[in-house]
Amino acid sequence: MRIIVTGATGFIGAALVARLQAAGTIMIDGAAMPVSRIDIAGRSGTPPVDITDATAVRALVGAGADIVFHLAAGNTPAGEADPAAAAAINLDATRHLIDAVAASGHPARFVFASTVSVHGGAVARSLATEADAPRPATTYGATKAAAELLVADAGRRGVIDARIARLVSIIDRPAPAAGRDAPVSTVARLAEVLTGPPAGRAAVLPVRVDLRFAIADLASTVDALIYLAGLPAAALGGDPVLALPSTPIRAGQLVDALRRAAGDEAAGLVRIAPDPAVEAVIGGWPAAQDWSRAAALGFPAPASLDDIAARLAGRDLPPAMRPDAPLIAASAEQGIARRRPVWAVGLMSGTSLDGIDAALVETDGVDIIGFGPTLFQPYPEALRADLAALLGGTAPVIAAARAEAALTEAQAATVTALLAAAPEIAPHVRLIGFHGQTVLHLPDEGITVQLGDGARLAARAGIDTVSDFRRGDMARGGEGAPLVPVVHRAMIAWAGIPAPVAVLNIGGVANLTFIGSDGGLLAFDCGPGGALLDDLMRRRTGLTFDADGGTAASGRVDDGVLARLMADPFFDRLPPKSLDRDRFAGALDLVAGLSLADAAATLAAFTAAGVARGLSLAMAVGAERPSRVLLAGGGRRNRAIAAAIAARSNLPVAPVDDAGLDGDALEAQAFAVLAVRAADGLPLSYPSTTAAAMPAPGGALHRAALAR
Ligand SMILES: Nc1ncnc2c1ncn2[C@@H]1O[C@H](COP(=O)(O)OP(=O)(O)OP(=O)(O)O)[C@@H](O)[C@H]1O
Ligand SMILES: CC(=O)N[C@H]1[C@@H]2OC[C@@H](O2)[C@@H](O)[C@@H]1O[C@H](C)C(=O)O
Repeated sequence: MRIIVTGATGFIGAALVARLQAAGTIMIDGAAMPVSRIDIAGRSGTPPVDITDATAVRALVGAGADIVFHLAAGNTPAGEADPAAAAAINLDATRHLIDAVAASGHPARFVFASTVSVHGGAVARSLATEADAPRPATTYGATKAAAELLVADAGRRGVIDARIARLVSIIDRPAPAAGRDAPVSTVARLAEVLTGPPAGRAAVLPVRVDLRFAIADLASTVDALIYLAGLPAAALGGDPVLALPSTPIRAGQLVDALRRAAGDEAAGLVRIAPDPAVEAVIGGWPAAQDWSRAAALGFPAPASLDDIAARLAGRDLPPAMRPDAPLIAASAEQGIARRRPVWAVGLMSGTSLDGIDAALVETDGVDIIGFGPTLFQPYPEALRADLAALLGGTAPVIAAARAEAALTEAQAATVTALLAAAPEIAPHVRLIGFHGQTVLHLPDEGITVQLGDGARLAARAGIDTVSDFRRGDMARGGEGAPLVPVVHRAMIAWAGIPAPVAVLNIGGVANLTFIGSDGGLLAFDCGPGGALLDDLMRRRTGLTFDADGGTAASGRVDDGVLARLMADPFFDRLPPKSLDRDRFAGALDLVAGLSLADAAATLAAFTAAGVARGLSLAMAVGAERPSRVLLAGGGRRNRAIAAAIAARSNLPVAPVDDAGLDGDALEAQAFAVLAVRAADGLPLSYPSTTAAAMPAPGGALHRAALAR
């Protein structure tokens, strides 16, 4: 294999050449091929080759090569200072290379190192996908975007075999050499936070701590470029643009990682002094790049920020001290002092307002020992209507108080009925987990309201009762939801389902839980569940729901309406995040002009599109690709929704019931476990499940009787 590398004396290029030389072979279409010759072009090579000069490039390419890695480029500050020079190196040199390869008559694999900063505009600060139109906010990004078009077009013409890699900020770069002529890159200024202090140098973090951007490490990026060169052309399916694997972080995590890797003293050497110019550049980039396509093609995840920081600090952290990947904390439960398992009742009345699910579970709060009987009791219609009238929060307090009393009495009756049906378990029940009815959920304001009088239920049932589960999390900056994910993990373990796996609950709202192979969790609400469809059916037919999705399955999806619904900024927000039941209530107006069947089909597709988006967001923030998605909640019975999810998600999808769990009672069972956790002071939520600042306790315990 003859390989040409431009930018070979630069930061990435030098590492790439060293890697190719050390390996001596390169995998091409699955076979190891010898690297017989590497020709390099770079500013300081011997001899230096100026690739902005067409003649020099033609001499370099000569009779042709098997692979061209085109890495030479200016950086962002250089582009702002001298746009003409940026165009010469980023654009003209690319054109010369394409022309020279075309002239050689041998369509080399042409790996072009592009950048996430081709994005900007609407996707600045949110998640960018390969499908988003480039809207660069810098000359560097603009010249790279233009070069991408030239490379792709040459690929289309067949004169090169085009492969375009979008790279992010490679954070493990050494400090720039003193006295160098080019402006210091924006990323090098960020990297100094990790490299300076361990060596005793003071460093400045030039941006605010909550600014988000994506990072990767040098080794994984070099490996990714080599892997991309070796993929069969067909693997890219005619679209040469690929977002490389990356990890989205907040700038402050650089300092956190430094502290864990090098200690408080090193972290004390960092001064946070936001520089508007640097903030403007990074703030114009997307906060994250969707690399699910790369993941599906087998590209591995980059090193975690903690591993990078530890390596730069000159030591590797012992496994026990290693916090998990930046966002997805393992939320481990080793070392927890177990209590004796108890039987608990869980009560869930979800956002769909259909009624009360009750379940018996034997658990120590960490593991599930076994499941007992379950029971569903629909709300009486009058109570349902009273609760529905409270949604939105504008009804008088007296109405809320009366509804709360009524729903508590109804749930007490459900407990009585459940225990009557399980006489052998009833005497052993120690606790009730009483979720109550969510009537308002405003995470941005730190407000969530679950109606349910725990004191009254404890007194009625004669069993200690935990209620008010969500405010402990919100008090610690969390979204207040979802809370079930930690129990999803226990259920998966109980059922012997191998991780990585995802659980999708389709209730009134839909929420996703990702359980990694190390037990790490990522969870969030991903969009509407069945509540919109229920509301549509009530409005138009008087029926309470679309049984088995029959109406939705008979209609046609209005793609225009669906696109407008999916344009909601919620779908670009990175997880964790949560939703109010009526967050997308405007959808009912948007489908008002459609026939009942088409409106139902479009709302079912909306639920599925939210799930698909959630799956790609999760991959983008580093969740492992689940081996399958297990469906829970009443909405799994809607076959229009289930089929659309299977069609859009590219993953095997199955009801949790197939894996031995109970998709109807699952949330009620979860609140039995959460009650035991609450009573024992175990966390209900984690930074990676609700964005709480720390693993958070929650729940209020109401005693049934005085302590003896
Ligand atoms: N047979 C069915 N066919 C279609 N949809 C169904 C069926 N049974 C239930 N659903 C839908 O499932 C949803 C309710 O599911 P579930 O009871 O799990 O939600 P919830 O617990 O009330 O809500 P959440 O999980 O958001 O708190 C409703 O939208 C309902 O219409
Ligand atoms: C505020 C609220 O009640 N949220 C519910 C709702 O319904 C589904 C989804 O949105 C989930 O986030 C949550 O419920 C489940 C039980 C949870 O907390 O895990």
